Amino acid sequence: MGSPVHRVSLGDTWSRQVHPDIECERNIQSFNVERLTNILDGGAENTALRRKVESIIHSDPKCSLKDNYFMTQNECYEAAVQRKFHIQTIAKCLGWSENSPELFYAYRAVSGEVALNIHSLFLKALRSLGSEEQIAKWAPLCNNVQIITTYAQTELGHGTYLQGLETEATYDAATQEFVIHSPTVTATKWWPGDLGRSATHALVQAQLICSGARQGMHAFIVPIRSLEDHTPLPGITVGDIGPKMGFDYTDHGFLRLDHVRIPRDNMLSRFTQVLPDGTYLKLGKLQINYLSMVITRVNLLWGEVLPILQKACVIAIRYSVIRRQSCLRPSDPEAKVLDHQTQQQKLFPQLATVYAFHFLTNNLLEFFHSSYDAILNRDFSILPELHALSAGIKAMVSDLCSWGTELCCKACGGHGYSKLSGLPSLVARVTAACTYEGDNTVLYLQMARFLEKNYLLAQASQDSTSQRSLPQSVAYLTAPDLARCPAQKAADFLHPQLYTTAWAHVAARLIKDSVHHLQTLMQSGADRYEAWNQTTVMHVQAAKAHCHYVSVKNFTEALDKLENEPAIQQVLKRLCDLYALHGILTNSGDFLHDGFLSGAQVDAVRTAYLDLLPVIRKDAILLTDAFDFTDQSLNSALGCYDGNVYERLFEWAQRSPTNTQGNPAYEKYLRPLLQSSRAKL
Ligand SMILES: CCCCCCCCCCCCCCCC(=O)SCCNC(=O)CCNC(=O)[C@H](O)C(C)(C)COP(=O)(O)OP(=O)(O)OC[C@H]1O[C@@H](n2cnc3c(N)ncnc32)[C@H](O)[C@@H]1OP(=O)(O)O
Ligand SMILES: Cc1cc2nc3c(=O)[nH]c(=O)nc-3n(C[C@H](O)[C@H](O)[C@H](O)COP(=O)(O)OP(=O)(O)OC[C@H]3O[C@@H](n4cnc5c(N)ncnc54)[C@H](O)[C@@H]3O)c2cc1C
Repeated sequence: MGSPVHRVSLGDTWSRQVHPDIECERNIQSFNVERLTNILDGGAENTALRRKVESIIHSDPKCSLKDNYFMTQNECYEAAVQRKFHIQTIAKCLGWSENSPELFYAYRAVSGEVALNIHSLFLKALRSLGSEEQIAKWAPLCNNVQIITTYAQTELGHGTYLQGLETEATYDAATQEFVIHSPTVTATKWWPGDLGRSATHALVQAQLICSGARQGMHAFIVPIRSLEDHTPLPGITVGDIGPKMGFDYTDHGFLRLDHVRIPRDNMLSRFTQVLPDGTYLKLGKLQINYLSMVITRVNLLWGEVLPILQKACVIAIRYSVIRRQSCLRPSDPEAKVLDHQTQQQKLFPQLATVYAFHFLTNNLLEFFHSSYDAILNRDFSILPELHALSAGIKAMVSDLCSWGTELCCKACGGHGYSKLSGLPSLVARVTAACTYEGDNTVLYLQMARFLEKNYLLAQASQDSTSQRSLPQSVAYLTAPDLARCPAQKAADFLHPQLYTTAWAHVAARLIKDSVHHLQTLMQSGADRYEAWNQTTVMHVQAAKAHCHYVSVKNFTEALDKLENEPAIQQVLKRLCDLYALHGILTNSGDFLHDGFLSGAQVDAVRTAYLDLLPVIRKDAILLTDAFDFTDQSLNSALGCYDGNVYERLFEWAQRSPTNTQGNPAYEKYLRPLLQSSRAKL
């Protein structure tokens, strides 16, 4: 039926028979889907390269995800190690290097379901916190997989409060070694990925103690398993933490260290150093040792979190044009569920969010790349803004991607709840992103602290004659503010300038209110710490509004850059409008609170929003096709490109081992039960 082969399952008998209910959705193209794919990929050459890599990976059966849903935790882990091994072998043959786009695309093709992912976190920590000599020593060992590494920071007792970590690294000047020790049960490292069964070396974050003084959290490379036979080294107790909500393919582990000695050179020392005699040297603040978390937060959004909501949208929206329930009028045939307004109201805001976050996370990555070299060269001036943005945006993106993925799952009714839809695994996986790499509430509060400081700076500069320029992301705090929204009718709300200004107004007001409330409490006698805790709910609300403002503004700026692509610009503009207006409606209390919007204006927002739904409906399938996920990487019976949902669901269910393995419960319990009651019949 003329469908591009790269998008269709290989080997399925129905592959080339595209279901007419989805085919007709693709007949009228209001924009060029391939061109949008190129834009999302960052250029046509990237699309071509990605497809080339995908065809290599998908032609290797050892990289297949096909039987994943029927595997035990052990089997998932083994299959993930096998995939990692094969991708590594392919990469070596074809010369794909660490951080190459080819490797990134290879992991995308297998949906990131490979073992040894934390190896890349270790490398990022090494490159940011290690000296040039340490990088030269350890990076090649990692890249050639001569060692397998993990990032061991979180402990049983503490994940968030890093100053509370209990693992100790005590410097012994006599031998020029550090003694790494877990003094209590709560000091046990808990959760590091790839630690349970795979890692040979751990980057252990521990409290440095030298010359009797505690210097806070520092990073140490600690060998934990023998390179000969993989047994734990002396002083090491290591293992797997057991069943989890998801991530069956990763061996999250625990680690206890009993006075393990490592050489002085194993403390990462780009910014902090211990000299042979035990003298401690530090550049900048202690929190520079948290730099690797900033890097991981930024990279995870792009590589791990965003693709999950993209896939959930693809699956739920494709399924919603195949699934038919109820007639919209008694005389009509049953309607596609996507034609119910409420279904559009569930799914299109998620689609809009995914596009908003594509541009947002892309922009955050660019900001990170433009500042990273300066930070490594010890210019820390940009770090507070980078830390705040990476923390706040990580929290917002993972929160909303998690929320949206769950909604997509529920929007597929009963079949969404089947693992074969692909959605439950996506939900379980993205939920973890709200916690790992920093609990989201805690990260919003980091952003709030930055907002408080800059609000006070803005106030101080307004009160004095000398204007101080604020970091670019908070510059709006000094801009003139409108007290009332000027919109008079629904169509006025389709102006990016208008809704961006509305979001700026609400964010600025919530920041002002939270800071003023904090100050009022302090003026009435509370100390700063008590006052802060009593206002954290308000601070989180302000940080969320600020992040929302940043994402809306960023989306509108991304649209401006598409002026040479008018058709795509138009279709994305509708998503941008929907994203901004959906945000206003779900937070309407904040806009009504000080009279910025009137009740009548909120009604107009709703009208504009509801009017957008049927317009976006026409392009919905094409907007999901543009992500260009292969069927193999989607691994969903509901979401395949050809729309043959029911045949695939039936066929996949036959593969369940429960259908072929006999039923021991029948022999043990059901038969005796049935037979004892039969006697009475
Ligand atoms: C990579 C590619 C992957 C590809 C695809 C792989 C797929 C793979 C699948 C999943 C993989 C999961 C991988 C999970 C891996 C973990 O989960 S590793 C563990 C992560 N753990 C965390 O994130 C812990 C969260 N906690 C924290 O970040 C900190 O402890 C907190 C919350 C910031 C508080 O720290 P604190 O020392 O009490 O600091 P605090 O007093 O709040 O702040 C002091 C100052 O430092 C500043 N500061 C705080 N943090 C920072 C920072 N990070 N930077 C700069 N300044 C900072 C503050 O702004 C503040 O500045 P001022 O206001 O004084 O100017
Ligand atoms: C799948 C997964 C993978 C992981 N991988 C790794 C890894 O590779 N390496 C590693 O080191 N760690 C890893 N972790 C651990 C992870 O980083 C921590 O779980 C995370 O940082 C949260 O810390 P916590 O568990 O101590 O939560 P807690 O801080 O105990 O959070 C519990 C509750 O307390 C609240 N809270 C805590 N502090 C504050 C505060 N200051 N203000 C307000 N509220 C607060 C939180 O909001 C939350 O509601 C992983 C975790 C998961 C789930």
